Amino acid sequence: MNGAYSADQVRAAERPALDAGMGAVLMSRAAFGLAVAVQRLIRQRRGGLYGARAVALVGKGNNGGDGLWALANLARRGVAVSAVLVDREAHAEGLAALRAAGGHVLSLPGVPTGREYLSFQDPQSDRYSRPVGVGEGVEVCCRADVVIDAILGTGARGGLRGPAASLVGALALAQAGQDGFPPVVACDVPSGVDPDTGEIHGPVLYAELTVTFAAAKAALFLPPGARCAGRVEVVPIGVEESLGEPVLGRLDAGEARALLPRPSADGHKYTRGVLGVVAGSEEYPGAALLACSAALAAGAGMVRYYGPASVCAVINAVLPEVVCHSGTAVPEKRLPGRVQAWLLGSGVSGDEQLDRCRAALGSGEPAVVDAGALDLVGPGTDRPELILTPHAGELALLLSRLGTEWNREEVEARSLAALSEAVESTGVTVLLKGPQTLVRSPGGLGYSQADGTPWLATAGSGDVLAGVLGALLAQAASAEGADDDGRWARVAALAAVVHGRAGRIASGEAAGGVGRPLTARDVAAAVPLVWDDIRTGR
Ligand SMILES: NC(=O)C1=CN([C@@H]2O[C@H](COP(=O)(O)OP(=O)(O)OC[C@H]3O[C@@H](n4cnc5c(N)ncnc54)[C@H](O)[C@@H]3O)[C@@H](O)[C@H]2O)[C@@H](O)CC1
Ligand SMILES: Nc1ncnc2c1ncn2[C@@H]1O[C@H](COP(=O)(O)OP(=O)(O)O)[C@@H](O)[C@H]1O
Ligand SMILES: [K+]
Repeated sequence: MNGAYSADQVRAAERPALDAGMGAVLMSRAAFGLAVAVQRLIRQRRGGLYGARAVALVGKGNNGGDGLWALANLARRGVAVSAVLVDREAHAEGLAALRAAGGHVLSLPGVPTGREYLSFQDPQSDRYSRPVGVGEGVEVCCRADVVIDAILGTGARGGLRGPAASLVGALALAQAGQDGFPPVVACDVPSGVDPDTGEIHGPVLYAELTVTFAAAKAALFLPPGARCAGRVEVVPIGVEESLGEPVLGRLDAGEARALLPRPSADGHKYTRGVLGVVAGSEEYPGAALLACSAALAAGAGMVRYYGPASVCAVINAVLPEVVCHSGTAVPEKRLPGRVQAWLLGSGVSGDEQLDRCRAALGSGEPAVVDAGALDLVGPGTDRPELILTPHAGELALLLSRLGTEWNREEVEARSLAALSEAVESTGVTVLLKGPQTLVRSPGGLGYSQADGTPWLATAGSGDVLAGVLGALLAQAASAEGADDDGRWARVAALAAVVHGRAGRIASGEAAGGVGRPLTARDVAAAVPLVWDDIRTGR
């Protein structure tokens, strides 16, 4: 499992090695991995290491220690290196190693220069260790080929403060405004991001690469922090076996391939899963069409559509495969025809469609609850087989209706907290849409998937996701066995993989392209290709 871990879990895994006096060994492995990744980045940009410049922003703890040792390693390979100390203390052995390798030490105002560690043994310390203002600190970074962010790691509590906040605030402005700002490599996690929640407090630099140790930290899987992390590279340091279960999972290509449903040799349309769809309305017929197309594309054995006669006509003109039912729903009665799962709510409007959604919800089968049907789920519903698919704005409305005021910005800033509150209050599974798709169910593991492309942020894309999830849910519900706590979250995560990969196929990125606009219909059309695309395990 490609998973992410809390700071406490990583600390607990490191504990036996630290108790055995192996702290320096762990740090040397981490720093070596960081230095190798930085060397690779410099080579890609300049061809060689000699004459390149690297700067590390260095905090007082072991994260700063990793940065100092990595600089020492780079200095021995011909890179001109400087550390900018941003706190009252610095990792003494790391600082000594950096100086021994010929590195410069600069300190922000109010921060000791580190000479007290060195002066008695280093006659040239005045030349190599000196104070700098924030302005000069920014200049030094702008002239570098790479900036290593080693201020705070898993020991971080809250946002950057004092001199560190001043420098990173100024650097963040330079990064936002300047094309040639050097790439930033974050050591373990971007400083200023909470390692467990991904929340950002105060200024933060956007990394091109985060080199993280032992395992990904939860923040690297969680918005908004994950957006600051760039590409994530995990460097093993020898404690991985003690990590246990991750707090967040991420289905990789191999796992997704194993989970994608395939028909058995003796299967028929009913064993492959029948999906009932209550979506669209006279006002929004397109949502029904997109949801049904995506459900068929994702392998449902049959799709039954329930809605107004005019929408049935639109659907059958394009999708003759769909079995349409236009009769009105009788309150407290089942809708006609057997289904194994439901997709409810995408583009619904008006009482008739909501009555159909209510009847479907009352039937007890698993259901995707999207858009207009989200209002039908209340506190204490206690049905993990219902999968809600809100985006941040819809989740804010849902939480406010459940009793705590949230707005869209707050959900985006504290997505894990918002998701957890919704799951705990309702007792159902929730899939939160966005650049990262987060999933949690009342029991079992949560997931964070990042398989898509920003081109997916287009009208109707959510209807396609709902259709894919509905089809996978119907197929999972009709499959035998697999009756464990984690199945609903897993099927939701799988839908995010299929939707994301279909987006990358439709945008041309899966074939190595730089990306191009797509429509929701393109995404639905690409869904079957995911079964081929994923077979290579990329
Ligand atoms: N413990 C180990 O064995 C290893 C630790 N490693 C590195 O060590 C890091 C963790 O080191 P530490 O536990 O020393 O913690 P950090 O280096 O993340 O933070 C150092 C200290 O800064 C202070 N601090 C916290 N939040 C602050 C804030 N907002 N503003 C200012 N100061 C703040 C705290 O006192 C904290 O202990 C990891 O992220 C990783 O980079 C690696 O070297 C691998 C081995
Ligand atoms: N920046 C992004 N990167 C990757 N995927 C995204 C991004 N923005 C949105 N998405 C995905 O696109 C879909 C948009 O769904 P939604 O907001 O419901 O749109 P609509 O209501 O128009 O159908 C979701 O699956 C979401 O995860
Ligand atoms: K860091």
